Amino acid sequence: MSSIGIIVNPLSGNDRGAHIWGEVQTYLQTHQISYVAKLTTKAGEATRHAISLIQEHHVERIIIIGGDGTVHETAGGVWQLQNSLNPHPICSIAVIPAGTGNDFAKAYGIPKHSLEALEIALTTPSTVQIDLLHALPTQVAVNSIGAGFDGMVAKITNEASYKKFLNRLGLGKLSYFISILRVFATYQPSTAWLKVDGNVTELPDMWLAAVANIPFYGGAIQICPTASPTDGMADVVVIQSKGRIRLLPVLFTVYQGKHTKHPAVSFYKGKSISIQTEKPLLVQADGEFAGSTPLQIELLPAAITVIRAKPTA
Ligand SMILES: Nc1ncnc2c1ncn2[C@@H]1O[C@H](COP(=O)(O)OP(=O)(O)OP(=O)(O)O)[C@@H](O)[C@H]1O
Repeated sequence: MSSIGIIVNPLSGNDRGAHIWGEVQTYLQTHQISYVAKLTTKAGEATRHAISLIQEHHVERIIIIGGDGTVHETAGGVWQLQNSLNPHPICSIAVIPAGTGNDFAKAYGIPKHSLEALEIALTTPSTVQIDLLHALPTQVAVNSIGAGFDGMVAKITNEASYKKFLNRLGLGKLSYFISILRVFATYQPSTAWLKVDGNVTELPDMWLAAVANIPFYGGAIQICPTASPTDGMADVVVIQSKGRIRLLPVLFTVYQGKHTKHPAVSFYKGKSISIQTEKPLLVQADGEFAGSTPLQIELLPAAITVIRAKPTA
């Protein structure tokens, strides 16, 4: 088996990461599987851990125990090295989901049960090279980057005390739903200009513009049902509405991905996307706060390798 690095965010999912790490450690020691593990102690550290695991410990796979934020940071480190002047051998990533939303794990068929997820990470039933969303100048995202409503939802959820409380009850995904209702009550839409592969569209009354690499975010919200991390294209979903009340039906259908025919919703596909707005809007990248607009995103095709469950079809 290739050499194994492990990155653990012990605080993910309100300390679920630490609990799962205990189980994983016991399993690895019992089965005499060697590894190098690094635990995060602050935001941003998973990127540095990934770089160190590859450069200094020459690992060929990194198993992430954490949520989408930790996957985001780790993928950033792996991508940086693969794009450096002296590129390193391919290092694949696998996840044992320990966060709130765990959209990345869901996209690649990884089960919630930590030892089942570990088995996939160790045995590699299948791998896939996935596209990345490169938000210039330095960020890469694995799942999605969004501006406006969802930027605000990500910020409020990550700061909310109910996220911790609901995580403790195993109801973490509900925290995104509560935040959506909170932001819905106060959000003020604005005009934006979306450029997709050179074509500019003016978007009055824009609530949300999300660039998606996988179909869902926030745990269960099927924001962009046609998005695929292997098609070499980024999908963009835009929601516009003059009034709050008219937006309600969209919010109610978006969980099932049934909002796609609603006149307030439009979709685009492309490789180079920019979003300009009349006033700076909050931006989320893989559910973490990532600054504000303007945004310039380039699609990086087949940029990193992910260990996934055996595809069913
Ligand atoms: N020890 C730490 N202390 C504080 N923040 C940390 C620490 N380790 C990691 N982080 C930050 O926490 C963020 C969120 O982590 P992560 O996504 O793993 O868990 P989560 O927020 O519970 O899950 P989700 O993203 O699915 O909601 C990461 O982006 C990272 O920057």
